[in-house]
Amino acid sequence: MDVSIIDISRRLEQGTPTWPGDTPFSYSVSWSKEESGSVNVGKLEMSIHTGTHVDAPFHFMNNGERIYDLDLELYVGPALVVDVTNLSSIAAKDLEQIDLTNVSRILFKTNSWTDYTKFPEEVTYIEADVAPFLAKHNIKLIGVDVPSVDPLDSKELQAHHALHTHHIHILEGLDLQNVTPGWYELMAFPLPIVEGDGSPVRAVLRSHNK
Ligand SMILES: N[C@@H](CC(=O)c1ccccc1NC=O)C(=O)O
Ligand SMILES: [Zn+2]
Ligand SMILES: [Zn+2]
Repeated sequence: MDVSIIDISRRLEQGTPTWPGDTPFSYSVSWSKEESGSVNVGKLEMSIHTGTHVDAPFHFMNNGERIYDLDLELYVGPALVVDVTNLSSIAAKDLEQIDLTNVSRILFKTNSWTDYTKFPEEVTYIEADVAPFLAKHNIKLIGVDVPSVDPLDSKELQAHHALHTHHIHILEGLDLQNVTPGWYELMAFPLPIVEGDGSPVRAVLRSHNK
């Protein structure tokens, strides 16, 4: 059996932190084996922006694409995990030293969300100049280990919009705590929620030789 898979997804359970005021995560058995005479049938209620998830452009633009419209190729393939711990924000100048040749997916390990049992107050965010910088290197997907690529109190969502303008897709809420920076194969498929503004994903990494 292949044991090289690293799960980089947050657990979904009662009490999993959500954006303040957002729908709590809930799983329950709506029809038990005793009731049905044959099976337990589960029911799920959650915000799409809880835990590890991808954003669709419709999340921040009324005329944006829905999750079902996005190309699945984005969510599988080589990805570079980059160490950006100890930065309060990530700007293009912080990335200049990194060799981004052949990188189309980049995952930022900020380590700025330390207590996973609570929604964070402040985390490392992405500056608007990162989007054009990454686009120049043909990067198509950015992933972060925090709930948002923007500051948590942002209403303008500058980074979301700048990334979208540069055709870069967004994966949020990763758990990169136990991941050594470097090359991996990423797999993080969204569910086919036809009208979705995003989707929870099961994100994993597999060892990869560039
Ligand atoms: N844009 C955020 C999510 C977000 O902003 C949000 C999610 C759920 C409930 C409220 C939110 N923002 C409120 O201002 C994201 O990064 O996906
Ligand atoms: Zn989101
Ligand atoms: Zn987002």
